[in-house]
Amino acid sequence: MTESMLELVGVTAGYGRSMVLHDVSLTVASGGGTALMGHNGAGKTTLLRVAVGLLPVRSGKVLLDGEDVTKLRPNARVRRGLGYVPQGQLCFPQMTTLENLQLVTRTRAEIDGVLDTFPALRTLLARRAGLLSGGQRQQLAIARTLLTKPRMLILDEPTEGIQPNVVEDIEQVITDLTRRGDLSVLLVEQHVGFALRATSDYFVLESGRVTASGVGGAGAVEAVRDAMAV
Ligand SMILES: Nc1ncnc2c1ncn2[C@@H]1O[C@H](COP(=O)(O)OP(=O)(O)OP(=O)(O)O)[C@@H](O)[C@H]1O
Repeated sequence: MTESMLELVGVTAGYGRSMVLHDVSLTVASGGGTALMGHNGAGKTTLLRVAVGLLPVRSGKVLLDGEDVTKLRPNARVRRGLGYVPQGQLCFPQMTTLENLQLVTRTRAEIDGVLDTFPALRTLLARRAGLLSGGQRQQLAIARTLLTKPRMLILDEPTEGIQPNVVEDIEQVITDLTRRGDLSVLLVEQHVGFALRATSDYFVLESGRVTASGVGGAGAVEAVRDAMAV
């Protein structure tokens, strides 16, 4: 294991001729949690797509556990331990909760293991995923990705569109994941307070450029808000 689990080095990338990310460098420490914040349209999802391999770089590099994966397709990166939970609580709505999980593994012990992290899903195993609440679907989406046993987990706005009464549950699960130590987490999040509590360091992206970065925690809230106010 290297010191950094995920590293973007001088990445420029975008769609067609319009570049969204400009010379972006970002590091997620091994076993650590890193928050990525910034306004809507700043390029956060674009950065995640580059990290996962869904969008090619125009220039720069992506390293996973020290290995250059810039040219590797998403499935090859997943095999090397990358897990990605995109925005929008994606799951297969016509399938039950259990069937969604069984798409990754049919080993009951593994499913049981992940249900320990998401006890709320235990009572919902027979329910069609399309009938779950947004918060439950988000838990299912994270649980399904965890079943792939990632070493590097990427979460895109996991609390977006979740009812306020379950946001705290999701926040707790994510905070626990970032503290596990055997998992590195990159968290894109609009809620600055939660993002900084759940992680140990942060990056702020504005107009496709890193405008601030540092050690997280409650002390960083002001610095991040200042950086985002510009
Ligand atoms: N598929 C696409 N084709 C062309 N332009 C795109 C595409 N996806 C995103 N963009 C543009 O790239 C820019 C950055 O978008 P991106 O979704 O990465 O931002 P974001 O910081 O994740 O925002 P949000 O918080 O709203 O998800 C925006 O100007 C957006 O319009």
